[in-house]
Amino acid sequence: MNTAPVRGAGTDDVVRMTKVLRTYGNDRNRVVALDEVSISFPRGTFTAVMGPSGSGKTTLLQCAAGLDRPTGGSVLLDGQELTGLDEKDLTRLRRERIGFVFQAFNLLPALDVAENVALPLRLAGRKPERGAVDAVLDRVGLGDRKSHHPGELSGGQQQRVAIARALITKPAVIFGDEPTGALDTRTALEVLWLLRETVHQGGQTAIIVTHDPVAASHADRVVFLADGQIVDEVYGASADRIAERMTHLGAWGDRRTAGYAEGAV
Ligand SMILES: Nc1ncnc2c1ncn2[C@@H]1O[C@H](COP(=O)(O)OP(=O)(O)OP(=O)(O)O)[C@@H](O)[C@H]1O
Repeated sequence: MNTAPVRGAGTDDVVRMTKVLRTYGNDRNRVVALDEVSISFPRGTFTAVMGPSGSGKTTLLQCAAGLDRPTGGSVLLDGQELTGLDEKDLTRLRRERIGFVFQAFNLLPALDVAENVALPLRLAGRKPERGAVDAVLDRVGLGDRKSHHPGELSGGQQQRVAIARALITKPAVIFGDEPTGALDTRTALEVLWLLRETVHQGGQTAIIVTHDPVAASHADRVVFLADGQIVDEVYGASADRIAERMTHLGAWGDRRTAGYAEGAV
């Protein structure tokens, strides 16, 4: 039995990572992207993952979501151990238990909004339940746009469609890699409020990676990574406090957090 202490571990964890190691390269040029990270994400919470460029944020998200395979350690998602699953079972688990929201929205331009939202169910060979697509589009405030195509929508609306698409399978967890990275400040706030609402009113669990302290301040908890290790976490922190923590991690070399320091965000 693995007895490593796990940050935030509780009785109802949607994701539990224990001593997760992810290395790239060979003995001569080995990069340790995740250095035996142990962390848990409780059900019904919103977590932001921050850290300097190259600190391992995307790797952590991808290992947690079964998109990348750790070199060592264990990842439990909704009670299911991911390490050791074959590609077919991992694909099925991702389709059924996980929602993704990406910086670039990743909608299919040839499909209308309703078809984009229903796509994860279709790919899983399931038909949407009657009214399910309408209900989820209403939830993201786009009930009147279902016949539009992505190209006819603003960036914020497209990201809300992507959130509806992530929610349609009623996933255990929604992962977002810079979900507000391509949006202006006001639109980013709308998307963050929507994510918060799906967590706090809908009982969803959300885990996002962001460089933006303002975005991170909408999460319940912010986890800080440096050099592949979790070095700190804060709960209910303001954007100023998060930015200050990032300063101590030497993150100002990054363009976007530097912008925050100059008051540009
Ligand atoms: N496919 C890969 N091959 C080799 N090294 C990789 C690969 N993917 C990531 N890395 C390395 O692993 C480390 C962590 O990368 P990761 O993308 O997780 O960082 P990040 O914190 O998300 O960075 P950023 O904020 O710049 O997106 C970096 O040193 C990176 O160069």
